[in-house]
Amino acid sequence: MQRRLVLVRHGQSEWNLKNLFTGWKDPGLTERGLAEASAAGRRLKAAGVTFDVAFTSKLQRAQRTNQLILAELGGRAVPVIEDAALNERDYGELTGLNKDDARKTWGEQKVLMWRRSYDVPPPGGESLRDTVARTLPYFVAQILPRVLNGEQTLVTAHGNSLRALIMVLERLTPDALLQRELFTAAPIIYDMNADSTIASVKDLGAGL
Ligand SMILES: O=C(O)[C@@H](CO)OP(=O)(O)O
Repeated sequence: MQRRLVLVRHGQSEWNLKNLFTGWKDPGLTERGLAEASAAGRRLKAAGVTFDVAFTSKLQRAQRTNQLILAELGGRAVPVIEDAALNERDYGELTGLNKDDARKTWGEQKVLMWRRSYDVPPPGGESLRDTVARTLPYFVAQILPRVLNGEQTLVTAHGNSLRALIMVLERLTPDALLQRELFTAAPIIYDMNADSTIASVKDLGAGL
């Protein structure tokens, strides 16, 4: 039985382009982001991937990316399940600030710690640990059982909510996870064993 899980970060958003901390804000995709999402769908199609079910967040950049991927794949309609458990990490008071300006205000090290440490939350926001605590129970209860049951499953979400899942799937230590950057609209295909370990990982890469 094939137990396939595909993770995709949304295409470039308006706020990615402006270099702003985004978190729970809900900007749309740029023209480039739309094109990246369709290109991801075409790469999945070329790789022979099909889906039985798709999960996404409550934020439009992920939802739109998910729609465009499924549209490229064509075929029968795939049920889409949206849940805030897959939303991006909440950036608290940093939300809407320019990332370069934030570095000028607080210094390189502090901003790097807020962005990529495991358990230091940005002021008023979620640490990556908090994000794991939110996304993991949802993944275990709603997504993983379907994958193990043989449903080909797509999850289109966000840089940090997906990093939270990747940490668990790839059994990465928090330190190893910090090195792991996710590119926009780059599908990662996991084929899983029945015991939920990973049989193979294939990164289809980013780009148009
Ligand atoms: O702004 C954000 O919400 C995230 C993802 O784009 O950024 P970062 O890479 O700083 O975690």
